[in-house]
Order: sequence, then C-alpha cells, then structure tokens
Amino acid sequence: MDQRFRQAALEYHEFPKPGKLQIAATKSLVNQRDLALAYSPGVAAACEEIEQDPSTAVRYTARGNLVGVVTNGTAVLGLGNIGPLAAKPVMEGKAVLFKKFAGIDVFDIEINETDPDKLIEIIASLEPTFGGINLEDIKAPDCFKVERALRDRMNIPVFHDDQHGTAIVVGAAVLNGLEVIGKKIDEVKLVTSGAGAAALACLDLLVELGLPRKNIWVTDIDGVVFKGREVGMDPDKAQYAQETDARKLADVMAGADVFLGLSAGGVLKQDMVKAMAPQPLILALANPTPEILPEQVYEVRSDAIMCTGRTDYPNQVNNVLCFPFIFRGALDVGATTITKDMEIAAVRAVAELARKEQSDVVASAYRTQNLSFGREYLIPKPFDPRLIVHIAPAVAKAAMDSGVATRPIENLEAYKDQLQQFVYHSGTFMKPIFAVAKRCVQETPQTSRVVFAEGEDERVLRAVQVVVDEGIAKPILIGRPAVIERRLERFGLRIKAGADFDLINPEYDERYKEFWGTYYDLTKRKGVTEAYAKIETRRRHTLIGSLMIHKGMADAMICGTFGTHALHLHYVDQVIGLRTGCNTYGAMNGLMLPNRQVFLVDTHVNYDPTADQIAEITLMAAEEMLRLGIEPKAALLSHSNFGSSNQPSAVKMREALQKLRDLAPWLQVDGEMHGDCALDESVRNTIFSGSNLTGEANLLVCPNIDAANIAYNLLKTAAGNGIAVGPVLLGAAKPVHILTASATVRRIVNMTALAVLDSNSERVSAL
Ligand SMILES: NC(=O)C1=CN([C@@H]2O[C@H](COP(=O)(O)OP(=O)(O)OC[C@H]3O[C@@H](n4cnc5c(N)ncnc54)[C@H](OP(=O)(O)O)[C@@H]3O)[C@@H](O)[C@H]2O)C=CC1
Ligand SMILES: CC(=O)C(=O)O
Ligand SMILES: [Mg+2]
Repeated sequence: MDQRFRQAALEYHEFPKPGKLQIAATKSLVNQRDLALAYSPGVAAACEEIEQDPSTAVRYTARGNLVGVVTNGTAVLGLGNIGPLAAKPVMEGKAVLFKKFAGIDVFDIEINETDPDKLIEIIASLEPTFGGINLEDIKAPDCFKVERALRDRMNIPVFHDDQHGTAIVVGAAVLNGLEVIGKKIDEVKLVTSGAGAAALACLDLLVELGLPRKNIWVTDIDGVVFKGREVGMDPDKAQYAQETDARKLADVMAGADVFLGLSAGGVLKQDMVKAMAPQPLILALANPTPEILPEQVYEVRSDAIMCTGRTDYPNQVNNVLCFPFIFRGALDVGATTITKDMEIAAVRAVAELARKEQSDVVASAYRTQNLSFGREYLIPKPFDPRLIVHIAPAVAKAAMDSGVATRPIENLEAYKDQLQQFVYHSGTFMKPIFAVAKRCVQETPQTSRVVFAEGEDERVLRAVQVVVDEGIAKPILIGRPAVIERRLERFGLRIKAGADFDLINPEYDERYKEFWGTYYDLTKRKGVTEAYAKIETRRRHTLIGSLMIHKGMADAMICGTFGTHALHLHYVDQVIGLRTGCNTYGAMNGLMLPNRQVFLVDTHVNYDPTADQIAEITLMAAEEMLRLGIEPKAALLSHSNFGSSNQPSAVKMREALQKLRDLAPWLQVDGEMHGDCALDESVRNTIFSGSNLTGEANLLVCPNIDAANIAYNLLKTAAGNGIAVGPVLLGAAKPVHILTASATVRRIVNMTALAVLDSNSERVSAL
C-alpha cells in the first residue's frame, strides 16, 4: 500500500466520526407515550410474548435481521495474529458490507480469547442476541473446531466466512475459469499455497464439485503436505496429504492447471508460473498482497487467467460476493443452519450470474469495461445489483429443500421482487459511477479535465483530495497559488499543484488577454464593453472556467459553492449556452435516502416554468436518470389530485402531462397529483385507477421553484444521512454543475464523477 493511499485510508476511518458504524433507532422516541411503549411498562408486553413463544422474537426484536460478526483476531486478512482489538476495523468493515449489500444489521464482536473451547462457550452463549453468526479471521485449525462445535450447539446459522464464503466464490471462479479455457474439473491438477481455513474449505467444496482428491497438491509454510509429514499437521490438512518425495511448492507446480493461493503475499514466483500447464488459471487471493501480481504473471505467461482478492484488478475473487447474500437468504427463511446444498446453490448462482447478459444498471455503470463473460470477467463485480436477487433466493430455496427453514417462503417470485426493491433503495448507485469515471481518467484523461471555479474553498480542496486519491477526474483549480498552498497545509491535505492538479491564477495568467478577448467577442452585442470584459474575466472564476471549456482547455466545470445559482448560470449561459435542441435550463437534485431514491426538478432555475418548460425539464431529467442506470418514474406534483382543482398551477401541470405524453410515450409519468400519491402506489390507487405510473415515483416534478426547492431541502435535512446528488444542470451544451452554498465535500466529489461521465458521454455511449 503506498503512503498516500495509507493516509487516505486512515482519514476515511477517522473522519467525520471515528470508525465505520453507529446504531440507529428504528422507532420514534419523541414523547412520553413513545417512552412508555418503548421502555417500561410497554416493553414488558414484548418480553412476555417472547417468553411464552420464543419464535415471536423475530417479530418484536431486531434479532431476525441481526448477525454477529465474531473474531478473536488470530488470522486477520493476511496480517496474521494481530489480536482482537486490531481486528476491529475489519469486523466493522464486514458489518458495513452486510448492511450495504444486503440490508443486514451487524454487531461486531471482538473476543479476547485464543482457547478454542472457551471461545466456543462464549459464542454459544450469544445465541439469544443473534439471527446468525459470521465467524471471521479465526486461525486454522481452531476455526474448524469452533465452527463444528457451534453448528452442533446453536440453532441459528453459523458460517465461517473465510472458509465457506471464500470457497463459494472460488468454486464459482474455478467452474467459470475452466469453462473459458475448455478444461474439465475432473481432469485438472490443482496446487495450493496455504492449508489454512480458506484453502481447506475451498478444497472441500471443489472436491464436492468434482475435482478428484488425487489431483490436489497442498503446500503451506512448511512446504508440501505429504503422507508422513509430522510438522504443522492437523486432521483437516492430512486429508490432502500426497504420497510423494516433493517437498517445496516449486517441486509440485510443473503441469499444474490451477494455482490456488490463500497464504501470504509474494509466495508464487515467475519460474513456477512458467512451469504450469497451458492456459493456467491462477487465483492469488492473499490479502492485501496476493501471492503474485497479475503483471508479474503476464510477463512470463500471456496465456494465463488471473484472479486476485483485490478491487483494483479484474476477476476479484473475494468472499464479499457471498456472505451478505447467503445470510440474506438464510435469515429470510429462518434457517437453523447453513447446509452444503445452500452453499452449492450459492456457487451455482454466482457462476451463472457472470454468464448472463448484463443488466441495464451494470451495463451503464461499468460501460467502459469489457464485462462479457470471459478471461477478464469470470465472476460478477461486488457492486452488481443483481447479486442479491440471484443468490439470496437460491439459498432460501435450498434451505427449504434441505428442511432447515423455520419460516419457508411461499412465493419465491414475490420474494425476488421484494429483493429487487432493495437494489434500488440501497444507495449503492454512486459507486459504479465512480468506477466509470476512474476508467475514463485512465483511458481518456484528455476528456476528463474538470475545472473547479472556487479552487480556494476548503470543501473544494478537500473534495479534490478525494478526487485525486480516487482518480476520478483530472482536476484544474482556479485560485491564488499562495492562498491554495497555505490552505492545503493548514488542512493537512496532500495534493500538490502541478503534480496532482493544474492551477489557474486569476490574478496572473498568460492567457488573460485571450480569455477576455473571447468573452468580449461572445458578448459585445449583449451590452458588455471591452473594459467590463477585462474586469469580469479577472474577478469571476465561473467565467474563467466557462471560457476554458469553450476554448477546449477543460471538459467540465464544478462551481457555485458560494452565491446564488443565477449568478453562476449567467456566465455559463453567456459562454457555453444551451445544448442544440434545448430551449431551457433546469436543475435536478437527487437524494439517495435509506429507503428510496428521489430526484426533484426544477429546484434552481425557472421561477415559474411554463407547461412547455416543465415538459422539457422533465424529459431532460428522465434522460439523465436513464444514463445513471435508473428507470425514471415521473409524478407531476400539485396541490390538486387528478383534476380536483382548476387553479392555474394545476391546469399547468395537466397541460405538461399532455405534452409529455406526446414527446415521450415511453416515459412512465402521471399527474397532477399529491406528494403522497406519488410516493405510495396504494394511496394513488385509492384516488385514481388506470395510471400508467406503477410503484413509487422517483422523479418528482414540482409546479414552481418554491415547491421544488422547499421540498428538496426539507427532505434532505429531515432524512439526515441521505446522499445528495446535485444540482445537476440540465440543458447546457457542456457538462457544468452549479452547486449550492451548502454543498458538502461528498456532494462535490459525487458531482465531479458525474461531470466526468458527461464529458466522456460520446465515448461511454459508443462502447
Ligand atoms: N480473497 C478472499 O476472499 C480471501 C482471502 N483470504 C486470504 O487468504 C490468506 C489466508 O487466510 P486464512 O486461510 O483465513 O488464514 P489461515 O491462518 O487459516 O491460513 C493461512 C495459511 O497460509 C499458510 N502460509 C502463511 N504464510 C505462508 C507462506 N509464506 N508460504 C506458504 N504458506 C503460508 C499458513 O501456513 P501455516 O499454518 O503453516 O502457518 C496457513 O496454511 C490471507 O491472506 C487472507 O487474507 C482469506 C479469506 C478470503
Ligand atoms: C476477505 C477476507 O475475509 C480475508 O481476507 O480474510
Ligand atoms: Mg476474513
């Protein structure tokens, strides 16, 4: 890990609050009555029900959706025995992944105990708290004993993620890898480096999938696992001992079709790779440093297929593809354990998903990568929103078939639909946009230059630090060099002018004459004199940024962190103007709330838009949402509900609806309607039947700027920790986003990624 990334990781963990987790209450507690219900005396009712019938705990407590991620810190990633306290960041991380990818709540439990028997007692005693136990980073062979004992004793799923989560994903990658190179699982030779928790569980599952035991050669820190070896042996390892004189990894690599590394960084050498069979499949999965890096493999074997455990290379084989979803399925049917059949169902679901056509969401999100099934895409990406919809129902069904489901699901199709909703509500949608932006920067930096008009602002500087760390844009800052340098130092930021970003000094730039000349040419018939053009070009940074885009020196702009929207739009309009075919600008704001995504228009531009403008803005917003991989469902909002009022604003929305129906017959849109009808289909259906709008609307179109702006700010503030995206400027000829004075660092970063997507739109949509 380089020093910069290390520093970024530490900052991520420390700010704005230490750690990655907090507890959130699911019930309101705002008055005396709530207090009486939540606590004494009301809570006693829930206690008594559970005492009489323990199965009701799933109704009255959070247990049914609560998993304990439990470790004693004895084999943490590839870091070794670093102890339970140092393991806590990893366990918090697993908790975040459970929540983000599958909506599962987690308590991370770090236990200061290395004696496996005592560990078993402690964990077994936690059964009343949890719906499932995810064991994590406990060293082999203790982990085998602990898991077996807990599976016997506990009546909830116990799953050692490093064993079975890894095995499931490795199983899928091996099945798909062999399919790509045309080899059969019962004919290949496999060599491991590592004979610990992960490696042995992978081997057990691969044997289950058809790999003959005699074709497996296991090595660990003491070399080859052979019959008669006495050092570092245990019964689980002994099952794979071979009758052989070979003693070292290098001795068994000749002719190997598959290498499975679950040991430590740098163990596999180029000479060993050279000795492998044609088209070798190499899974170098040690974290954070793999047994060998892909570039080292390709130097000596261009015919190899590579997988690592890391995000920054293709084919990320990591148990994150499995554990959130296998628990989702198991919890939803109240499984009492996780059976081999549930694991195999998960393997098949992961493997099949990579072979399927890409969903719209994934295709639009990762469009710049080659994501058709093949050498660089053996298994799905962790942010593939289809994972939950595929794996969880497969696991739930296998649990029911195995007879371990205490709450069987009658209608699996309805269950899939319910999980689909989760995908859209989970707010993971920014991440793939970052991935595309990053790819654009790597491949076409010349069209990924974003100019930040307010380059001296603290939030902008902090955001640019993230932009540079993440590699999601080529930043250009407008600001005084001495001021920027001083502030970077004061805020402890690491970015440097020249190396990480270009700097435009508004007080002195050789191109000043060229800039004001262009501005004057563009505006001399709009009342701007030469003298005024000179003054404006020196003091208005949004104007300088717009001129840079106009002259091809930048590709996109982020501005507006001070002042009014109109102040900035004025210069954008003068220099960049409307996109061909557009008659108006509009502003769209998105909110990624915990349980829904909504976009609102027009929050910032048109004070009282006409019906034509509303129709045009709605259409531009819907198209922008489609580009983000979100299916737009538009509601035209009003104080009037489907014709209940004839006030001018209601009539205007009805006219806008007719225009939209003509302009965009493909768009799900209806109105005019109340806000509750928009967001709740059941309310809508009681008022009006036959709407072409189904489900929850996610594009809320307001009759005027007051309504849109007020609704947006109320929702944003009331929702607390939702992610805000916007305002997205609609209608401009080039990607420019005018933010607001309340823009946060996170919002600036999000908008930068969006701007890069826009500035590469021709390339992105051509691919
Ligand atoms: N990509 C993924 O999803 C996952 C990756 N992993 C990674 O796999 C690795 C092992 O994890 P886990 O099985 O949980 O840990 P364990 O401690 O249970 O096993 C580690 C194994 O690797 C062996 N080993 C350690 N150092 C070397 C070395 N230099 N050369 C050869 N063998 C060595 C150990 O041998 P001995 O016991 O003799 O010391 C042991 O057999 C870690 O790097 C971890 O990050 C784990 C789970 C999931
Ligand atoms: C991914 C994981 O669980 C590990 O490396 O330990
Ligand atoms: Mg682990």
